[in-house]
Amino acid sequence: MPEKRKIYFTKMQGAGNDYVYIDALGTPTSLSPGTVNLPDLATKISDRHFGVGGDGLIVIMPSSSADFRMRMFNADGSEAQMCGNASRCVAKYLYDKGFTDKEEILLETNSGIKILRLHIEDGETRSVTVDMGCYYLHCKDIPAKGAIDDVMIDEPVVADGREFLITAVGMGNPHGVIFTDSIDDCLVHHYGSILETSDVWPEKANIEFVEVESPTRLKMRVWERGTGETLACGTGACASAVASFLKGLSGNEVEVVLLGGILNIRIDKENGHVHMHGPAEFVAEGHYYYQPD
Ligand SMILES: N[C@@H](CCC[C@H](N)C(=O)O)C(=O)O
Repeated sequence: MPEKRKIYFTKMQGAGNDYVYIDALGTPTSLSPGTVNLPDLATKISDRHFGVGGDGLIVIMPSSSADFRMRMFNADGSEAQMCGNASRCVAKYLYDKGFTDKEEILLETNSGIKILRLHIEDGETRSVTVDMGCYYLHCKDIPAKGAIDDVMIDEPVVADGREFLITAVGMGNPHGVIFTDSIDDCLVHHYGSILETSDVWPEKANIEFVEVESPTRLKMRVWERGTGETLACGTGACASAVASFLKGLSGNEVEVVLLGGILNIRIDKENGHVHMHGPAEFVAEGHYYYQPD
């Protein structure tokens, strides 16, 4: 059995979507990513009983094409392309800990470079707006297997004998948005978990259940690919806002009410860029005794 390793971490949350953050930026307590199996670390450190506990692992690294780079791993160890809530927390981490004095940070992710705009008060990051880039709808890009067309808008998909109308939206990662009159635990846990792994999604998907409360306010719960239900999903809130806007259920600016807080989403009608504004908070810091396999 290899020796246990001491891994320094910071725990952060954005609208209740909590991750364990590890920096690989070259400080004395930094991680050297090449020396660790990151999917294995993600699974173990995210465990809420035997680990630190969280919805997954975020690694903050240097970048050759942007100011910094973020890699994100779900609680099951799978690596995702993008995480909206984590991108805001990374902005706060970098600025508040003095890694940068920029109030606009370019962050490389597995789905391209995102622009993080920090809202600073008294030298501290209070909230962050992220330019999440353009949404996309083509099935081959998401990826999704639309039976009817090249895009999936309200396409019927059956899970455990019940039919759902799903709108597929790419926000760097794949999302299936379902509009409903009321959201309950059975919808999110039972049907969400079945739909995450439906044949419709070659790479699985995040499933959002959305109630339209008014043209400017959506209520949403999410079943996340690789993690299960979380208290918020930034890319999911963006995907829900896009689906709602395209279907004419809401305008291009909405607040999305999640179990863990509120995110404000604005879709730029000119260029399709989606802007997400929301909170980012430090929770705890320490070190974790990692036992590699
Ligand atoms: N919570 C996130 C999304 C995390 C990744 C997702 N589970 C996936 O596998 O695509 C967010 O805030 O966007």
